[in-house]
Amino acid sequence: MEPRYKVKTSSVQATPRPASRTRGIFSSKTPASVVKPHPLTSHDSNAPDVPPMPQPLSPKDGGSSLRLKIKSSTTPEARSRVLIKPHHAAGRSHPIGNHHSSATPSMKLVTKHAAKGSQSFEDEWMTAPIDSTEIIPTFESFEGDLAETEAVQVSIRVRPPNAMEQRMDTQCIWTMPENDQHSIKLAKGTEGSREDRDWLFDRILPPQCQNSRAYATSARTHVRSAMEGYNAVIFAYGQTASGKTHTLTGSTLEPGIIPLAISDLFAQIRSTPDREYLLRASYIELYNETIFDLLHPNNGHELQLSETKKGVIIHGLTEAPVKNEDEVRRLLRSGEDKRRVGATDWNSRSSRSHCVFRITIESRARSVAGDETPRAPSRDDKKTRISTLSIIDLAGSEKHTSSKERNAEGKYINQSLLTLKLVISKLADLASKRNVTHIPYRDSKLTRLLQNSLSGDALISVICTVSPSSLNLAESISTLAFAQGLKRVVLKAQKKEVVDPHALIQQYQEEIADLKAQLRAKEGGLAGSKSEREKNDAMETRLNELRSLILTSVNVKSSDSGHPAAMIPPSPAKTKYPPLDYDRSSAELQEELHAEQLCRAELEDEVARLKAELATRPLEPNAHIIQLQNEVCELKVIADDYERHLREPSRKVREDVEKEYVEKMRLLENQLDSKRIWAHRLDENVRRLTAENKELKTRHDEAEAKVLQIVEWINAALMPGDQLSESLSTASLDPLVVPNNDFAPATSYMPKNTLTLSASRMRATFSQINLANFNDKFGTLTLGGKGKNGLDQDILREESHLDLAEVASDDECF
Ligand SMILES: Nc1ncnc2c1ncn2[C@@H]1O[C@H](COP(=O)(O)OP(=O)(O)OP(=O)(O)O)[C@@H](O)[C@H]1O
Repeated sequence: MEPRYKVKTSSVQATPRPASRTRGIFSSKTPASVVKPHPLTSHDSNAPDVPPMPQPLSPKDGGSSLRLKIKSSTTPEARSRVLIKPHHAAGRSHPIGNHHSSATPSMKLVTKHAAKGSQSFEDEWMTAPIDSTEIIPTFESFEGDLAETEAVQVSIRVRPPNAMEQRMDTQCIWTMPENDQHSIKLAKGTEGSREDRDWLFDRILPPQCQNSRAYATSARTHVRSAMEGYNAVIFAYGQTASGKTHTLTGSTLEPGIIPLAISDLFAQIRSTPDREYLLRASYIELYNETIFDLLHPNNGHELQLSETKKGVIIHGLTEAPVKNEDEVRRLLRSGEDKRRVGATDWNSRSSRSHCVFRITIESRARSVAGDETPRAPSRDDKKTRISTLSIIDLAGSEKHTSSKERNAEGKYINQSLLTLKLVISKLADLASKRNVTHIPYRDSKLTRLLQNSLSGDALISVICTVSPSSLNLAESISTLAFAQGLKRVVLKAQKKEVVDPHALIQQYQEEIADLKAQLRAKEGGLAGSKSEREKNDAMETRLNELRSLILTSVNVKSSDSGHPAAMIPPSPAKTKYPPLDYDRSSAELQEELHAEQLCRAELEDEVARLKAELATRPLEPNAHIIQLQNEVCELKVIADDYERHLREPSRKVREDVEKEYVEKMRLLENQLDSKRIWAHRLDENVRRLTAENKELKTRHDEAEAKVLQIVEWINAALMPGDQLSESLSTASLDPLVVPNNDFAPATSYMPKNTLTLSASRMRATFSQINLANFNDKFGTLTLGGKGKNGLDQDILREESHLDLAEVASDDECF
């Protein structure tokens, strides 16, 4: 969506700049003496320097050197808020490929204001569909994108939650307003940070965004600029497992920026008939501060860096000339296989090294078939554009891992990333005109590799990847801070278009011309000796090989691998310049041209007729549609109203029922509690009464036995005197054992003689009393008496009875 706020297009000025003498680390070095192209050619980057451009390029002389000037008084923060967007001027007449006349970039400065009423993604952040028109990049949309800018283009990509985060059901901590693709903010209430600012970048890529969209928004312009002669660097930065490799390499189903860029490069060649190209690929890995050549036939081939006046260069780097997409992909795959990846605590396939994939692009003007006007080669025809496109997958910063080896690697990774951060911060300070004495490029190989580009030699696009989870909050904020620093770095990239006799494409062309001349000279003569024939064959083979390396719109075929990027529709330029058969005569071509012109005239008539018909069409149907639309709107309002009213009573009933239910529940819970207390007390009483009953029963049995004994004892005592001594001597009266008993004698155990004495006393006593009274007395004794604890049993019973009555009275209130 176009940002609504556009300001001051008038501030865009064309400012010619002098040619830069700085050379990209990988760039513009062509071997001084390359005789044979080999699929894997090793070039020494110490070849002579590219001569400076004779004149500064300006829009006037056809160069695309329009500069976007930001006033020096502008603060770094304000600079970082200035976003640069390609502006597709309507009604452009130049075709793609007509670079000399049309490459002047057309740009608008847009400034970012906080979007009012912006909606946050909230729940839709994982599921919202993306605009399908953005999936496949179209060539129309490339037009006018090329530009030099002074700012690094920075995009933030938030990856979708991974399996672990999904299991933990964590919410995305970032809000990305749907109507503003430039701002990202920490969601309100995120724990662990008080960060409340709107982070502003060139592009925010939300979790549901696909790689094709990431390419279209964050890499395509840079790839195209590389084809136009600018050095371009695209790199991904972010903590481990945040999606850098996914963004750059991708998968078979979702190819990343590297495969999409390769397709785009070749598609661009196919649609540019007026230039010829030579492409070379290289692939290096920086592992534990050692640089390895991933395209070298020997595994683990180390490379050395050296610093010259012209910049940092790599010695002996393998640069493989490539003829088509499939060849580049094969090279990439073989390099990928050698790349060091390992399982860490966070990523099962974590990149353990920084990797740089680079394509060197040389191109020259070429006469288009059909252009029959003979003309002397101009100075422009001899100019070669030399540029590089570097795509860098940085290893991710990481915490301590459980593996010793991973920790050692992690130390190097973190150290190099720290240096990168420091360098960026110094460069940002420099851009803000602060006093910077030293930029620590030399502190790590990574910054040495990037030195030429970071010091302004290249257009840079950085994709910073962040996790959506609060578990990685600190790392994500650190990534955003790094990205903000990047926005303050100022670049000075220049288009490199030079007359360079050492350019490989120039050397190849010269060799082709030489071989052609030699073969033509031999055409008329006899076959000659066998060795001569063999020599001729070798020359022809070499000629064909060289021809196949010089890529043109005619000999570059689209990939047959079925890659999604190969499905990019042919550009209008391609349709305009279909592949030509150079052997056709000019008469034939003129005839065809005439037929085409007739056909075109007919079509133009048809278009004019249809336009006229359209203009005369009555407008009633439109009025009718508008009326129907109004009716639909009214009905919708009525329906909404009905729905609201219908919903209202049911809500009230529900609230009442809920209230009643809650009240009832509370009452029942109270009753249940009281019942529980009652049951508990009842239990206790039952237990106590059971124990008492048991004790009473024992006492009752004992008392009964004693009563029997006493009766026996009394009977014996009441016997006549003559029978008494016999009876007493024979009777086996047990001594009375009545401890603490009412009717017991003074002592518990009475010996027989004591009993005898007592018997005589009893006889005297009982002779005077009424036996019936005695029995009554015994009855009372049996029922009454003191309990074990000195308590009156009847009283006890009464008390128990009271307890129960008390509980029962409690219960009555239920
Ligand atoms: N945008 C995305 N869409 C879908 N899956 C993603 C996305 N980003 C990352 N992933 C998945 O998350 C996992 C980790 O991603 P990736 O390997 O790209 O991380 P990385 O930043 O390169 O990690 P490291 O620095 O450890 O190499 C992979 O399984 C990848 O497929």
